[in-house]
Amino acid sequence: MNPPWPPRGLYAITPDETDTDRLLARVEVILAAGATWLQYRNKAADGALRATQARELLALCRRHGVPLLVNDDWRLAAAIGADGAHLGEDDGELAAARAALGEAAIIGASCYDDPELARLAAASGASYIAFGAFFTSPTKPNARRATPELLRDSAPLGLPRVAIGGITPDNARPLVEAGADLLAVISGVFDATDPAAAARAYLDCFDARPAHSPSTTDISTP
Ligand SMILES: Cc1ncc(COP(=O)(O)OP(=O)(O)O)c(N)n1
Ligand SMILES: Cc1nc(C(=O)O)sc1CCOP(=O)(O)O
Ligand SMILES: [Mg+2]
Repeated sequence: MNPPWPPRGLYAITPDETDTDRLLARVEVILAAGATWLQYRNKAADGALRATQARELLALCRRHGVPLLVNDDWRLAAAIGADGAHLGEDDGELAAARAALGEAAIIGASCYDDPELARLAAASGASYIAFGAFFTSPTKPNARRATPELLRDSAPLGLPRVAIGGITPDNARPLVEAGADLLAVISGVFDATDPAAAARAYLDCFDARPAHSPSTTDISTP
């Protein structure tokens, strides 16, 4: 029996780091500080390097009891036995990913600023829905912009809601108050002067909220 993966907290996403030892060292600090989930995202690596880094990160995540999701590439997630995948609008069919990864996998869907995409993702078997960008993102400056109402209004879908895009410890709290279950962050944590302190500051944003909103249940793997 694998542990349940709590859908509440800091969802750290890796930066485009091609030095694998450095990537692992940077991620280790953030997992040790209590990051809740990790997504492997690397737009600068080729396929071979991505496979190597994903495998190494999976071992690291296992040591910390944190689920690893692979961005863009559900086939890589399946090949290494990762806990899930994150799919955007150009990343293939969610149903195909679900069929390959199984019912227990965490499969997330980008919904940008579009409630209809969220509805479709839920109907297609997504494990969570992600909205963004809530603020100007240093990583993706041209990302579509989302508003907190999307988080509030999508509560009836009954899935964990992820907020992404330019989120810092200073601007995160209203998103949690609007219903964000997970704060997905790259630069705010990996580019921080003190990444461990930044990770803890994101987690502090959840203090005032009950562990589970009425519409959200744990995602568990059998
Ligand atoms: C949690 C989370 N939300 C959104 C994204 C963005 O996915 P996508 O639109 O496919 O863009 P890229 O990340 O592939 O550039 C994400 N990765 N994670
Ligand atoms: C990968 C990604 N997707 C976004 C979306 O809006 O869908 S914003 C984004 C970048 C997130 O990085 P940072 O925390 O540095 O802003
Ligand atoms: Mg993508």
